[in-house]
Amino acid sequence: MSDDSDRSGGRAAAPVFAPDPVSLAHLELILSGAYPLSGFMTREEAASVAKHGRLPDGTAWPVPVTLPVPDELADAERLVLTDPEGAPLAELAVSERWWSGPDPAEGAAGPAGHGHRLAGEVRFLQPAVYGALRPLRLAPGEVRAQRELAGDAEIPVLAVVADRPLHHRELHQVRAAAAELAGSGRAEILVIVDVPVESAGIAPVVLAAEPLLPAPVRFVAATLPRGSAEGAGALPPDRADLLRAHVAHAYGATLVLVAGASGGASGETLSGGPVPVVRPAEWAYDTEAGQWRRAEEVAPAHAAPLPDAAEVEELLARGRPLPSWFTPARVAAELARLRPPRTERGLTVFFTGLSGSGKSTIARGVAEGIRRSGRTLSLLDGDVVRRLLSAGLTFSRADRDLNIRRIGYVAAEITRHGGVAVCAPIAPYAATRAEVRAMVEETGDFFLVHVATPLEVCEARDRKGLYAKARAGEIPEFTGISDPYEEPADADLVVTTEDRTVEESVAEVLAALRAGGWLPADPS
Ligand SMILES: Nc1ncnc2c1ncn2[C@@H]1O[C@H](COP(=O)(O)OS(=O)(=O)O)[C@@H](OP(=O)(O)O)[C@H]1O
Ligand SMILES: Nc1ncnc2c1ncn2[C@@H]1O[C@H](COP(=O)(O)OP(=O)(O)O)[C@@H](O)[C@H]1O
Repeated sequence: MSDDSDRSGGRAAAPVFAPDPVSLAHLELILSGAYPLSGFMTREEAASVAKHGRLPDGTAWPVPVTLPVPDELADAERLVLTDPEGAPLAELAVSERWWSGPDPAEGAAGPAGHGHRLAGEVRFLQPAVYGALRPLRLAPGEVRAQRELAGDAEIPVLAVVADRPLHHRELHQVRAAAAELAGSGRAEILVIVDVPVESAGIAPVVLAAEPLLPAPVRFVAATLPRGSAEGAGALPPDRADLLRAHVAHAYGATLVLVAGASGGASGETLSGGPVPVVRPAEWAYDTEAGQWRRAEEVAPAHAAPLPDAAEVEELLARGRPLPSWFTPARVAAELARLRPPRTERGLTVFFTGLSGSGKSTIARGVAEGIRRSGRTLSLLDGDVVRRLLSAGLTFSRADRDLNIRRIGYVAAEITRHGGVAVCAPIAPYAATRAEVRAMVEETGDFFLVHVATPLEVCEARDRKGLYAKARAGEIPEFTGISDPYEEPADADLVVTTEDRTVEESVAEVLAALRAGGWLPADPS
């Protein structure tokens, strides 16, 4: 520690930082006592956990719990950690600053993320109030106290970590596992609803199953981190399950059931955690008997094929009912509320393409067609955006990104309220487009149209004379000439314009929206 930090004393001097969603999820679990950890890990701890699933002292722990920070905070002695809105949650006393990045000595198993990390103990400052489902976000200590009060402290607890709906199949799995655990006595079912911090997500759908489970049953909400800063993408399934076991253990679980688990063999027990994690036995709907049974008791010819998550999503998107043998009515009703049919769902139609490719022209026609179908619509026209929302921004990469993020933010809000946003910026960078897609898809649907007019055609059109100027060097950083355009690999529709009329291009987009279910099949 430097002298500076000793002298700074009060909290006001510590810089303030809002951690990324993964670190924030870790922080909440540390603060609630759901993790047996007191802070963020050092380099040695994170590397040991990543490689061996153990801390250097031998304690089993499945995932690195680290705090990535931006360059400007890399030297901090202390840090006030806040929620995304800036309200302080905890103070970090930094014990080690480290760099996570490729290190040849670590080999492939080494930390995969790049960047600065801060390690150290965290001290609770004030309870979190942001985000959704606060009343359900009980700390393990509170749950244990409730159990004591109800006189249920001694009965075994089957924990179910649910990040997806409990359909009939999962409910049978849970009831069977609870009955087995109870034996001749009683067992509590504790459903840990795993939802993102910001939104209630699937929670109402999971909660709808309450009357279908035998008492005593209890629901709590928690956010289990989806990935790790120290590894690319999602956590490996076993590590994620072990993390669930640790959290469930803190809540008093005797056994953890991963309902509807996709990875691993059914009936298998994962050891190495503080409590066993069981991947439940498979159940099937017997079409001949008209009832659910353990899969091994059902003749394969009579086992109804289960719709997978994508098929369920498509049925909901089309406003069709889920089969009643598959989903209990009350669960289906909540699902339909959460995922209304596409004709009622908010939508962002996002055009991308070179200057002069035809984005504005097609977007105008599409907007008119959507309006005629009766939907509420906002056209975020490129020029208007640049004049108002993004006034003063240049065409540097940073400013283009800011421009696109602003458009994305507004589009996501329109989408959240069930409207349609039609946007038509160049949006040359794939990463920024992906960010916007992710932002919008949290609140509704996103449809990316690549107006793939070749540069030569755009340049020949040169409606505004900009290409000529760009070629003459009078406009720097001009997309396609002196600045990049990254072709989308994730377009939902690619349109060409050099070989068809404006009307045909507009009709093509409207037809795709109709085919996808966003517009009524029969245009009025
Ligand atoms: N350097 C440079 N590069 C590209 N385009 C330029 C540039 N300078 C001005 N213009 C004019 O600005 C319009 C593009 O603005 P966007 O907001 O859509 O661009 S971006 O998405 O932020 O990259 C674009 O309009 P459209 O032709 O409608 O695409 C141009 O007319
Ligand atoms: N099939 C088509 N779709 C869209 N625009 C077309 C088509 N065929 C020719 N054009 C012409 O191309 C130009 C595209 O300009 P604009 O819509 O302003 O492009 P952008 O918004 O991508 O800069 C217009 O003059 C338009 O009339």
